[in-house]
Amino acid sequence: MIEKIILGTYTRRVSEGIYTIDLDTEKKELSGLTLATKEVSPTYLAKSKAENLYTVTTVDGLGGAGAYDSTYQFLNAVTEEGAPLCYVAVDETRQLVYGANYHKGEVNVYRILDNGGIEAVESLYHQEETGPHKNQDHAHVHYTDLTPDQRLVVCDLGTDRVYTYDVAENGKLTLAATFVAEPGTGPRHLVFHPTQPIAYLFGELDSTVSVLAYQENGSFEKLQKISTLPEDFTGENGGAAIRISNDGRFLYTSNRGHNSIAVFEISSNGEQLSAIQNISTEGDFPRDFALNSTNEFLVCANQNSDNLTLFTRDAQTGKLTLLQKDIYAPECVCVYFD
Ligand SMILES: O=C1O[C@H](COP(=O)(O)O)[C@@H](O)[C@H](O)[C@H]1O
Repeated sequence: MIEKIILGTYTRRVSEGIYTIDLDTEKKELSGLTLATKEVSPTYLAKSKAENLYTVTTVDGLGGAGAYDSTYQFLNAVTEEGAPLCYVAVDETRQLVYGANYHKGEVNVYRILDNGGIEAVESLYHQEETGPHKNQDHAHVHYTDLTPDQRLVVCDLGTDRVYTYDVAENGKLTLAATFVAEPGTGPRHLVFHPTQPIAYLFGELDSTVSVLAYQENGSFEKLQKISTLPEDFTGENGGAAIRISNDGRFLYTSNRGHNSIAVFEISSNGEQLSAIQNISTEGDFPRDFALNSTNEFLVCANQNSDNLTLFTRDAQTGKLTLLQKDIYAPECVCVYFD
């Protein structure tokens, strides 16, 4: 079987836009890198059930979000002065797109139009005090996505907070709860357990995963905090992507600097993580990775060394084994299974 992967990239050096590549699950290999469409630094992307694609974009020097149809025909873009987004997510129920703007520190909400295009409906900025790290000079929104109960959860690396918003049908946001992480955590991305009311928060700045209990009122409570790095590592590192297996038994995180994927076993109630493996990504700066539909394979993108790495995953032990490295993919920062 062939599974198509869409790759988001920076176009600062050699990349030209959005690419696709095929994962052949019988041959256990990646091949066929193809430029799907030219675009300026489409760093993150997500598709709707209607098969439209929403991506980070820059048009004539203005940053924002763009929409494409299933054949990569450009629909429209909503842009304004300043940097573009760094994360996008689709809300099928309300037909909205959520965007995180790291540099401007904004949460953005867009309405999906009948033709698949988008229009802006909401934008907000967090005023809370910021963390102690040099990268926490102001709010830096890094992640905007849905909770299992259809609220919006926002990770703000600058304020060391995770915000939960109730979302009206028209996209307007009302704050429901705020979780304050330890100073210098730098909340980047978060994943929910598939069956338990638990979330796993990846701190970019201190390379940790916080296990959080998710309550009915939208608040989070910390249960555990664990490093994604080996104890003897003393170099620079920035946490990047976090993914969970479909069965909720294993958690995966990427370390930019140590250039590895850390694997954790999750206790049956979801509340405890135990480190079980740390494996090289065979490249520099693993910005993103994703599991395929069956969770048998993991594809990792090394942003600075322009290569993808393919691992096979043992469903019983959760551990990864290298299958392929040095698969060329320019400046890749987003791995999305279509
Ligand atoms: O993880 C990171 O993300 C931020 C935001 O991405 P950007 O594409 O909007 O710049 C990035 O600036 C930072 O270098 C990186 O570590």
